[in-house]
Amino acid sequence: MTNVFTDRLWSKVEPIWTAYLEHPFVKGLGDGTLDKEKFKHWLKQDYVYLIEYSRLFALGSAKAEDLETMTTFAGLLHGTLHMEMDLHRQYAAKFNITPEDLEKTYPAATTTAYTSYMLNVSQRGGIENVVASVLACAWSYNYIGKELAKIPGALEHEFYGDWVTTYSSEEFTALANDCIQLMNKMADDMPERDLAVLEDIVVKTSLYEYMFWDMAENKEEWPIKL
Ligand SMILES: Cc1ncc(C[n+]2csc(CCO)c2C)c(N)n1
Repeated sequence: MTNVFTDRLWSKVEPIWTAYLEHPFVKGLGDGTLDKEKFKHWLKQDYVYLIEYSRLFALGSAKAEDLETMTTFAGLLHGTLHMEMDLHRQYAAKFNITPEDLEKTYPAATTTAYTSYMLNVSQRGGIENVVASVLACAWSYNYIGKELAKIPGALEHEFYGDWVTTYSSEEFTALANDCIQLMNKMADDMPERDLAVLEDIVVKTSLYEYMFWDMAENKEEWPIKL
């Protein structure tokens, strides 16, 4: 296919996504120097992020207008709850954190803002808003995973190797590609006015992704501790 919608999206988000690769947290994952306490903060926040995110896949399945789309969303939901969150549970075990404790994590400001934004636009709009909301998350982690996998030793690192291996894996590439294909299917024949709305969702979620890396790097929660 030539000139698919996700090519246009890529040209728009490329400066944001290349900034992820320059982010100290992501660089630390790639060269193995990332502080474990920062990683633990990401792990806990990401777990509760993924719980909310899973609702988006469930919503996508509910809003689907054909069985194929419903099945794709159900597969993405299963992949998140079982494959991706298993990675988090395995890392948590290394920190002696139980799955129950992970689940009890109090969402930080950025986690709350990001998941609330995605759930809001997805509930307000049709299935295309759900696809636009989930796209940057699934696609950008696979992009980061594959870029980090090129760094010598990143895949074999004793602690962060599993992270790089998981997000660069064929399974996660397939999940990201499912989201990319869904987006192109939805965008087909859509008027420019509607495409611009979807583009804005993908830009905003890409910016939220950057803020999520920042939140982990700075171990941010809320401005006032209670
Ligand atoms: C903040 C944040 N953004 C994106 C992902 C990655 N991700 C979310 S859903 C999905 C698809 C399959 O589970 C992937 C790869 C994450 N973990 N945390």
